[in-house]
Amino acid sequence: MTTANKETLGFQAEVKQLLQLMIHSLYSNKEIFLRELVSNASDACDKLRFEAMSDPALFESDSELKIRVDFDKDARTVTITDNGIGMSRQEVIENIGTIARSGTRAFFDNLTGDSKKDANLIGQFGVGFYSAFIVADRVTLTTRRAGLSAEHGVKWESGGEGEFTLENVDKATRGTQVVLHLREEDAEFANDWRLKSILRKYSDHITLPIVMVKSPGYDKDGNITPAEGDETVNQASALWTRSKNDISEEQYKEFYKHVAHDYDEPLAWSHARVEGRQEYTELLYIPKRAPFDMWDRERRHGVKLYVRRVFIMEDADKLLPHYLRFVRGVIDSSDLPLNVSREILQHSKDIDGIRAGCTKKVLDLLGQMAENEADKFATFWQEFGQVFKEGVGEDHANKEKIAKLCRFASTQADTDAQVVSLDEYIGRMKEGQDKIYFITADSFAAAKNSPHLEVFRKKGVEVLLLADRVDEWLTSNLFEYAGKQLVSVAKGDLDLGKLEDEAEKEEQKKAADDYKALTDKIKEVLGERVKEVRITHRLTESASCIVVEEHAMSGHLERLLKQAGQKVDASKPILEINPSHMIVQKLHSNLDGEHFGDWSHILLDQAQLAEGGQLEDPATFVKRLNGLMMALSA
Ligand SMILES: Nc1ncnc2c1ncn2[C@@H]1O[C@H](COP(=O)(O)OP(=O)(O)OP(=O)(O)O)[C@@H](O)[C@H]1O
Repeated sequence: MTTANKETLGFQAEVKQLLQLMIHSLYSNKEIFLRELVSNASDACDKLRFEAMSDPALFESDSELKIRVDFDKDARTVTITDNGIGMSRQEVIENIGTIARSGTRAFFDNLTGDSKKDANLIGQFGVGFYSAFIVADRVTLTTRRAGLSAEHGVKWESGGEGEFTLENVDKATRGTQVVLHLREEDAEFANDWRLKSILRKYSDHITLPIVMVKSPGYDKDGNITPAEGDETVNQASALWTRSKNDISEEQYKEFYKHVAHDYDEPLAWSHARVEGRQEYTELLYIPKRAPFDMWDRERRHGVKLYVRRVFIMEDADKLLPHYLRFVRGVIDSSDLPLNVSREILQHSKDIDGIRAGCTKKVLDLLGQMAENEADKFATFWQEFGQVFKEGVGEDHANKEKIAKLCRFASTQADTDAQVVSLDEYIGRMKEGQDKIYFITADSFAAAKNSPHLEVFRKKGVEVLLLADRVDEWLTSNLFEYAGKQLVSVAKGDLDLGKLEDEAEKEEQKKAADDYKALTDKIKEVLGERVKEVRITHRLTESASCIVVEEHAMSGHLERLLKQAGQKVDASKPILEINPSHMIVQKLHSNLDGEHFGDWSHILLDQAQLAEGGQLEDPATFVKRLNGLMMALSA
């Protein structure tokens, strides 16, 4: 064996931290190291099979992909070997020793220092290769990339402390071998029965055979008789191809952990074989928790595509719409060609059909959950509601279905818990109410305390309180639900329809006439700052509020776009003033008062502040306010 190029490299600081955390927080569930390493081996074989489709030479006359697990009680080692894709020296450096994955930052940012909570986080994060160090104080990984010659083998070794060594070695067979030198207290894992039972528990669904030396038997006198040859420990059949009745809950859950790279159990799943124009099997899961990289454009995991049980690719974008990007699982098509590429996927009618079918399955699954398992649905909404809401704008074909599943906060409970469905809202509508009212704002507090709600509160009409960023997108795409119009309480002429009686309408008309001189004068003072000044019927307590025209951009959306650096052609606001408010009455009775101008500006400024906006000229506002206070106290 030639060795050369031996070098010692340091782990990335974050890896060191991760290793420390893992070793100290996962001691109660040490056996998962085997699941993680077998899972990596299986992924490596999948990758090889895929690459070999366009380059069969990669198989090097050994196309029977499998994983081997061996142990040596005396040497206290456990060895996991695969004949998958392997790694080049550069790949070893990139993959093992650094953490390249997105979401890592978020993981470290989320650490609390409380080891219990952090252990939980590690779980969500997925422990991967480094879990080897839970039971081993030294790990030796030898690997060779398929397609490279024997002398391109690489040996990586580390005690998991702070460094690892790398050297070139000869490796006749392609693939990866990981030798775990067990800690003394973890010697129990170098045991036939123990390893097999862990493999059956966690890795039964792995589609490749996991091979171990046959267990010894006993003769009729009870003496141990050594067995010869190997045996396959797992069932090695693609779980999703089995009939539902043959799969236990446990197996479904374990399979989820494998495909989703999650440590937690799934929230729900849908498993079906679809026949008809397209034939495929889907096994799709809703996770319990949002992955760290849900908002990351470069997130790595999604739904896995198989063609007749051969792994093709993991793709987050083509198999399901973007707003369902949290779904994990597999889709196995019977129709697609094996050599399907990303480019083909892009324009494939088959894929379109599969995508539509799977979307429907997921929405049905969520629908059932909403109906029958309220707690689970609440968990789902908490974790994925914001992403899911994108669907209203993204998936027109299913808009109504998606909207039905959406949950919102409302003035009914007046808390920020998003629990009200549109159906529930409609069920509670007041007599004479024919619209669904909502308000969007920058924060829940701004929505809840908005002056625009005053008349609704007075009349006991429920208003949805929308303060997620995505809500503007949602409401600009959902104009109607179940035949009821969705209306912003901060836009247009407020038409309360039958919620107002004739007397009230008369009164408003009269107030508008009575106060015309006042509104005209304020408009004259404010000039270009406003489009119009008028008498309100939204307010009962506040002096003023701002509204925009029916189809104009809301103040909130305008601020969001500005924050995002976009140039916004803002429309001028309409100032509405409340004729029953003292300030307004005072101004009305003294149109030529000395401070009329200041009061007018302040009515506009405070309305802007109340809806969460920022003043263009806050210093002048403060100056005016102080001036008025001085005048009042004089
Ligand atoms: N047996 C193996 N053969 C080839 N490459 C491997 C093997 N084990 C690990 N790797 C490489 O090392 C990378 C890091 O592995 P690790 O288990 O830490 O994370 P992961 O499997 O990518 O993610 P996760 O564990 O969250 O699912 C893998 O993505 C893969 O590229």
